Amino acid sequence: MSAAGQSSLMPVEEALRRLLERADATPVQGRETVILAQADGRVLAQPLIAPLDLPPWPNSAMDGYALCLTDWQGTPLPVSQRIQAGEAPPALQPGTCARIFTGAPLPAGADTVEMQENVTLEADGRVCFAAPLRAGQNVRPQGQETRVGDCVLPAGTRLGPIELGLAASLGQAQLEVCRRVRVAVLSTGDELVEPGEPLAAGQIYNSNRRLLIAWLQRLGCEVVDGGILADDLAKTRAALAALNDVDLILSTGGVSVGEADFLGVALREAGELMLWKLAIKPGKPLTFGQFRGVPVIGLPGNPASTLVTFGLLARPYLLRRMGVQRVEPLGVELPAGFTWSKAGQRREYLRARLEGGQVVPYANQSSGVLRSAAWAEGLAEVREGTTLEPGERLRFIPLSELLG
Ligand SMILES: Nc1nc2c(c(=O)[nH]1)N[C@H]1C(S)=C(S)[C@@H](COP(=O)(O)OP(=O)(O)OC[C@H]3O[C@@H](n4cnc5c(N)ncnc54)[C@H](O)[C@@H]3O)O[C@H]1N2
Ligand code: MOO
Ligand SMILES: [Mg+2]
Repeated sequence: MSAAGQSSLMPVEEALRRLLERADATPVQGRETVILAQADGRVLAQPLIAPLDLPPWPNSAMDGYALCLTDWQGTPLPVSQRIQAGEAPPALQPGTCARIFTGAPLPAGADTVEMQENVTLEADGRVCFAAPLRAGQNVRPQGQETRVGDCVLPAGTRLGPIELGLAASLGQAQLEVCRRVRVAVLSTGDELVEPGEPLAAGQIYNSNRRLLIAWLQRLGCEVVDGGILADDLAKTRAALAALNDVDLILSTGGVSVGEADFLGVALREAGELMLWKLAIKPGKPLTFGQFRGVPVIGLPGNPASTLVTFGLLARPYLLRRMGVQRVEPLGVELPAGFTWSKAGQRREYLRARLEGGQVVPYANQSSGVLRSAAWAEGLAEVREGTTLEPGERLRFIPLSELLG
């Protein structure tokens, strides 16, 4: 595709569509069984099928008295047994009721529970049921949550606290999950030094490496730290060639048109450049291709560009390669608390937060300013070709939706 001119910039949706298409064509192969304690953030490789009914037996939703409403004549009932959670009661004797507590199994023959607050006790201990009773009230029937054989979670579900709790409730000690995606992180730039080192003239600290490694780990990826790569074509080729055992090479920097930008050059030379130059701000020179068969995503080096393009493009791509179907953030429509007077040609993602229910952008939206994102609570999407007045609605994507 032509590199010249803003008019040839690819819309964000189209870029994402192509990335996901490639991800669908190259799912990571392999699965492993992990214990629940290690399954947070992983992706189910096969559906979770309920091996039991939940609850496994009818039980009481309240502390009170269980009776057989069908046979009840309206008279006070003697208490024939007392049932706590964890017990396995005998059948209810006809013409009696059972003292019962929340979570305890209903005895066979009982069909209804009355809360203890609604009954009175006779001097001889018999129970008077005063309020009108409804058959089945306060009973949690067997299988109300799941039935044996139900598909409770489909393959491709990303496991979080809720899914792990659900798997535990079904007695699963371990789950079969998709192998971790192996991602190599490369930071290109002669100017980069690692935190802890002294900073010489012309140098800056490498922030993208730490940001990406921490984020990838949250996504459940296995990270191969490729360190800092010099701005040199031969070294770039060699570094890409050496990383031949990963599922993705994720680099930052070196994708624009400068004379020290070699990542794109190496991919183009290899004849495998698939995406370059998107209608997105920040992040225009986002690059996608492959090098000798290994997929490569080149994120633009400016820290806010790295953040936005990783969150909106690389993250969905990685999740989809793990088999996750819904990979895009939902976002919410909220009123703008600012004026946007110049319709841009690129879709802008402003680092913004909510103030009084309105979206307010950080004052400095330079793509070099990572502090904007630390201040922000989300990305405010200003679509290409649009202007905004305060009160008009725009899409706000909470950072919390992207970071996990
Ligand atoms: N003539 C043009 N120049 C530029 C264009 C353009 O269209 N025409 N696009 C600009 C845009 S937009 C972006 S975004 C940047 C992208 O540049 P690169 O991806 O090639 O990145 P670098 O040039 O290597 O670095 C850009 C910037 O980011 C700093 N950086 C890089 N890596 C890190 C890191 N790991 N940690 C912290 N900071 C990093 C680097 O020092 C530069 O300041 O190109 C524009 N130029
Ligand atoms: O698109 Mo670049 O990321 O504006 O700075
Ligand atoms: Mg550059």
